Amino acid sequence: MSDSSRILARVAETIATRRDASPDSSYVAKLFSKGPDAVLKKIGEEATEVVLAAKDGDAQHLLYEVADLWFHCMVLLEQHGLRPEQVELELARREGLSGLAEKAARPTE
Ligand SMILES: N=c1c2ncn([C@@H]3O[C@H](COP(=O)(O)OP(=O)(O)OP(=O)(O)O)[C@@H](O)[C@H]3O)c2ncn1[C@@H]1O[C@H](COP(=O)(O)O)[C@@H](O)[C@H]1O
Repeated sequence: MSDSSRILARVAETIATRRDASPDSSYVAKLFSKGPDAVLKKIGEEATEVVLAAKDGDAQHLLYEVADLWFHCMVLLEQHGLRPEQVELELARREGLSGLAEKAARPTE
């Protein structure tokens, strides 16, 4: 089995280095060459595929589609100069804070 430690950080580094590669040799470069909306379109497609995989009940298929979605979200982060570690920090900030309590503490609109 390949080393999965810090995999999000390592894939993000690869995405950053591939960004300006030739679209003929790199999926990441090909996606960036299509412009910013292409990444958003892929995220919409991949999110739909996650929903369909969850409905079909095949756990392996669901894992596969979630990996596709996470990967494309990391391409989006790179597009905006952000890193998966920053998402991890946000999750860490929320750790232990009940979503129900957080919602109740929001200022009323
Ligand atoms: N993790 C991934 C990864 N996950 C999914 N994909 C690609 O995402 C695409 C999604 O598949 P779909 O069937 O939804 O779409 P498609 O029809 O193939 O593609 P579109 O033309 O619709 O965009 C496929 O081409 C997958 O191969 C990925 N491509 C690259 N990576 C990582 O990015 C690195 C750099 O890849 P390259 O830029 O290709 O060198 C790789 O070493 C990997 O670590």
